Amino acid sequence: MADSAQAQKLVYLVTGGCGFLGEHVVRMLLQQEPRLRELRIFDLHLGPWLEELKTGPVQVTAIQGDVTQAHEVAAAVAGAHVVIHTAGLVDVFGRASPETIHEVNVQGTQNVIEACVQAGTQFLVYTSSMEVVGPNIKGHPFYRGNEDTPYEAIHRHPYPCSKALAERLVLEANGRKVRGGLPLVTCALRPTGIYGEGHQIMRDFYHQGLRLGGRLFRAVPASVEHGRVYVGNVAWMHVLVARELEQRAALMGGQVYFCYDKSPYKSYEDFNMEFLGPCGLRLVGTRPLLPYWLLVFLAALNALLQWLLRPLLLYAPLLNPYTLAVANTTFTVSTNKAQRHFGYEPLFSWEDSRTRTIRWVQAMEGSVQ
Ligand SMILES: NC(=O)C1=CN([C@@H]2O[C@H](COP(=O)(O)OP(=O)(O)OC[C@H]3O[C@@H](n4cnc5c(N)ncnc54)[C@H](O)[C@@H]3O)[C@@H](O)[C@H]2O)C=CC1
Ligand SMILES: CC(C)CCC[C@@H](C)[C@H]1CC[C@H]2[C@@H]3[C@H](O)CC4=CC(=O)CC[C@]4(C)[C@H]3CC[C@]12C
Repeated sequence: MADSAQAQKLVYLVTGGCGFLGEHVVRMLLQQEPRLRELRIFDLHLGPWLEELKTGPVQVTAIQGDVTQAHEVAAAVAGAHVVIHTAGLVDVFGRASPETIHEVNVQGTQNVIEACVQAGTQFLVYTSSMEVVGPNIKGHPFYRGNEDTPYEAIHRHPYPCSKALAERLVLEANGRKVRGGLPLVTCALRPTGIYGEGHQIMRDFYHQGLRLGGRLFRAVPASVEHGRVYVGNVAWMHVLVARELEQRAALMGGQVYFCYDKSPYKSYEDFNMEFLGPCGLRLVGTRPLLPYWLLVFLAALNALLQWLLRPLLLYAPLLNPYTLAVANTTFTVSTNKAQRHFGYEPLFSWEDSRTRTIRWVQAMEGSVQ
């Protein structure tokens, strides 16, 4: 085996490295990529936890920057061997305007691609989303589908529209000549709903449950399956793809991979109860408490209120027509493409993923434990 000075030669850049997934990717790279010499973390908002990483053997460079600013992206990419582009505006609640979502998710991705081409960076891994496929606006189920399952992917909401456009840009850029003449090798990972330590929506549900006296009320039928994947496994898949892209460029370049693991198929709420249950919350009802038509009405009312109140304040509740449709439509994946193409196996078992997530919820302030 090469000595460590020889082995440590690669420069990685993680955009969005301070987000929920980004932080796990950063920590995973430091643990699992022995060839790393420098790790650049590019984000609009840098986290204080980055400081603790700077004492290790790998040079950790924190870069406060905006992916919509091409010159900032170009400066961060210069000299990097691999870019993992996870930065994105994840907004399905109407907090940001459709223009801003497009600017960050699509133009930001275009800036990353151009920066790779200009800098001669050959490997680009993009965090896409299951939302690029569905659920579609017709509410068609996608049941244990894989990357080749036919599905009518039609979107109206700005978030899935932006992720679909950005993914296409990344895949179409595969094979472009970068500075120096070598081909750009790209691929896109499509996580289903990610959960685990740091998951904001899980935090919101937990606090809502505490406010409601330890109860949550079922809104979605237990029969609707929603795909979920543990954040540690999503991070691991990114690290593995980034590592294998060079050796398997012909096979993996321009490909998409769903991110999957052994998390069970359940409804969104029943799945959350795997963690919130052991933390003292109870899901009330074996069926939704409110009839579906009433939820549709309330979701539409929320959308109207959001629009009416916009000049005065930001009203962005969890329930809106889009989130209701996503939560109410079966969307689960069953595939082994990542295993076949680059030997992916989940690093964390379902039991580990569950235990880690429960410990994180229990450690939250205001816990009932
Ligand atoms: N959370 C989920 O369930 C899923 C997320 N994804 C994708 O994974 C990626 C990461 O998502 P999360 O970690 O959940 O979101 P997050 O919001 O926690 O992380 C996104 C990060 O990007 C940064 N960012 C946003 N705008 C930026 C800009 N203009 N310039 C630089 N940095 C910027 C944010 O500051 C944040 O740190 C996103 O691309 C998202 O579309 C895909 C599937 C599921
Ligand atoms: C009260 C409602 C009936 C239920 C609210 C739950 C919703 C807030 C969430 C149900 C499904 C979630 C989405 C899904 O996991 C897929 C996603 C992929 C992404 O790329 C980003 C996040 C999300 C859109 C996720 C967002 C929250 C839900 C809509």
